[in-house]
Amino acid sequence: MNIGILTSGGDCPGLNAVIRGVVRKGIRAYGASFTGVRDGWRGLLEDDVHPLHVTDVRGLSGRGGTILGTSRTHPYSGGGPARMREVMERRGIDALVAIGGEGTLAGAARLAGEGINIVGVPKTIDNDLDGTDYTFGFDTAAAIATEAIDRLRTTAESHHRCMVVEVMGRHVGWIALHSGMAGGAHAILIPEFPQSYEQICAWVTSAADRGRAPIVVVAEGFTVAGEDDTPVADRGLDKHGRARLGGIGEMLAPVIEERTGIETRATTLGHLQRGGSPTAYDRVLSTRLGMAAADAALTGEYGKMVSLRGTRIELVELSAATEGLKKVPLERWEEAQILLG
Ligand SMILES: Nc1ncnc2c1ncn2[C@@H]1O[C@H](COP(=O)(O)OP(=O)(O)OP(=O)(O)O)[C@@H](O)[C@H]1O
Ligand SMILES: O=P(O)(O)OC[C@H]1O[C@](O)(CO)[C@@H](O)[C@@H]1O
Ligand SMILES: [Mg+2]
Repeated sequence: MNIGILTSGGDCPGLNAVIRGVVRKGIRAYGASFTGVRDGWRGLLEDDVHPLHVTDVRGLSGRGGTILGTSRTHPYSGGGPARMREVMERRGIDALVAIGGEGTLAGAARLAGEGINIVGVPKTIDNDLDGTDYTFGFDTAAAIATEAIDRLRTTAESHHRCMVVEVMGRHVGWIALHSGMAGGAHAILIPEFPQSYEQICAWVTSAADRGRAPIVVVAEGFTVAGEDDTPVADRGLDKHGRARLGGIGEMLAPVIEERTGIETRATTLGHLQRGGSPTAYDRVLSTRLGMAAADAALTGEYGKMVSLRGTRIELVELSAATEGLKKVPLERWEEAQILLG
């Protein structure tokens, strides 16, 4: 059997480890062969594919990015499923492993409904996909943000300043919550639970009164309670019309400075959170998901997605990942409250 592999949507640390896991398991356990599809659905629609050998995946578990490239090409553009079927037939591809976020998995679910043999692997640093406990890439992003907080703390302490650190996450606060807890932040601001300027400044002042340099971690999708509830996106739209979130940190810093009298600086971590090598945890999770995807693709479990449940890798319906955003629940937010201020 020949399996096509593609990565689609934004990149994420661990994609290469998934690709390696699929290929290694597929070759060793099933004697399968593989086809690399360039740049997500684009490669399939434009017949931009190539054989993927075991030598191509050597040493990949620790490498960031994706050796296959990625894009946000829509699977129903340029000929859609009919064209994909034609390319798969011509290239002898029997089934696909699609690694991507909610958009890619929604596309994969529709394609599976039309009879294309497809298995999904959930990815995102945002950890906002339902149907899986954690996504690979999230641990790496949270670790990078934590290291940044540690570094910002020493310069903040030297200058008796407040530091605002803006992290990614789109409309959820998982990266902010985890890096904020790990880094000992005095305020953690997440989209799920808007806070007022008064509350934010109270946390900052309380930390400063104890002689600490206040650290505020803010998720890019956070909005201030009582103000405009649309997240700041001062860099406009991307070429697919999606709002490019970001700017809330720069917006908050002068307000905190003015209201508390504490000199305040803002840092936006941006794509640093997505680049480079995955953590050991993400390498293991990615490799396990990749191996399970090989099992699913080679035993005909199409229309399914591999998922982490507790410590086990299980199969769920592809639609499970795309039904809703996995937000930070109230109990996780309440649990963190005692640490703030
Ligand atoms: N319901 C859908 N049906 C088919 N294709 C879709 C659907 N939703 C999104 N897509 C397409 O899937 C591709 C990938 O989606 P998107 O750009 O949102 O990335 P993603 O896989 O969700 O990853 P990210 O976490 O970076 O957003 C895009 O071309 C998008 O147009
Ligand atoms: O790479 P782009 O298109 O700037 O997208 C950035 C977005 O993608 C993510 O990194 C992952 O979904 C978000 O956290 C962020 O809002
Ligand atoms: Mg998406």
